[in-house]
Amino acid sequence: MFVITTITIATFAAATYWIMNRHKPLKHLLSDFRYMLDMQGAGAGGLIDDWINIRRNKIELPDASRKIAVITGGARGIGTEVVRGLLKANVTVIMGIRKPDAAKKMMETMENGKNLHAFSLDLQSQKSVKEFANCVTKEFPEINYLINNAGIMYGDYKLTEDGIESQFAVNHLNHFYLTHLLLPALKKAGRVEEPSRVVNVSSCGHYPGKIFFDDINMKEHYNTIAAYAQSKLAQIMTARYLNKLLDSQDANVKFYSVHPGIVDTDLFENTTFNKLPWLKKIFFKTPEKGATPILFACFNKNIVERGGLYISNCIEGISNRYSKNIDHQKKLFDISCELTGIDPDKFGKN
Ligand SMILES: NC(=O)c1ccc[n+]([C@@H]2O[C@H](COP(=O)([O-])OP(=O)(O)OC[C@H]3O[C@@H](n4cnc5c(N)ncnc54)[C@H](O)[C@@H]3O)[C@@H](O)[C@H]2O)c1
Repeated sequence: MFVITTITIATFAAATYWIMNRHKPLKHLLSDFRYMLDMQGAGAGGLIDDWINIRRNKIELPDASRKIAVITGGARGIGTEVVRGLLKANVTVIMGIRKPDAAKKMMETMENGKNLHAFSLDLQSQKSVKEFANCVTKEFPEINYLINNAGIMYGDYKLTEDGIESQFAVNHLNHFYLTHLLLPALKKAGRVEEPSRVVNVSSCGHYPGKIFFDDINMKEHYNTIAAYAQSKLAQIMTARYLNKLLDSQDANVKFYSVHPGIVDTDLFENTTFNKLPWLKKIFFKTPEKGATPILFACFNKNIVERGGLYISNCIEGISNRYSKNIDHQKKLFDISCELTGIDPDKFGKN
């Protein structure tokens, strides 16, 4: 009985899916279906992981006076709670946000809000990234933490003003560019015993991902889930590759990537969860809990020697096999340099 019911439901679901998408060529239809299932699997795995490791997801904030942090995003969602944690730890925080005025209330209401600064940053634009980096380094020539937090998920196909697919540009490429521009300041602040840290806020949603090296903008066939997975995978691969590169240059900068958990934020505005807010309230983490593994990546002393680590719930997370492939990492680094006009031989030496 159970088998018959399952087969009937599966057949019905597959037929409905086919009717809704019958204009697509079969190969695209099948790959879209696979991405949908794989992403649901990754999300369910993430939820289970959050529940299993609920007690591990905690951190004691140190006193980090005189330390400087730069965070992208921060006016809402997980970023706001990371900012709150950093300020509590007496860190001076610089937010890169599209509307700096939005930080005013945070400055007035948060503990140590006087240590919060905000500059304009639009990650859809390389020009804006450059202007932001210039403003920051002019006032703050040394930086201890860079938290590449801002992100977008799903939505229609869109190219940025630089001609890059928007999820790849916002989540990975323009953070890669920002990291390059802030590296001199990060290197200046880093010490052997206390290196500076770059934290890429990635996602368990990287799991079904691969890098479309021959068609990074996915022009041939756009699947928004595959594009999100590609961008989040790229952040993990970049943390691993840059950690090795900067180690080889004896720089005191470490790189980490973090899955914050499945968190109740506006990131889901392009998904069905947006219509089911109560479901998010019941099953998802709070933004405060989502900020915890990011603060862990900034402050935990035991991971100093473990640069390149992928963290989930304040322990080592499981990233997909693709992210560990060194040839793929190098190829992604080269293509990211090319798309941002950086000479790969000079990366980290500025
Ligand atoms: N919420 C989750 O369940 C979840 C799970 C895994 C990973 N993440 C990652 O966590 C990070 C934070 O997401 P969140 O859940 O707080 O979502 P959110 O939508 O609440 O916050 C995203 C932030 O990014 C900023 N942003 C978006 N586009 C930008 C642009 N062009 N320029 C500058 N800033 C821009 C937004 O203004 C906002 O502050 C993202 O990188 C996301 O991929 C979230």
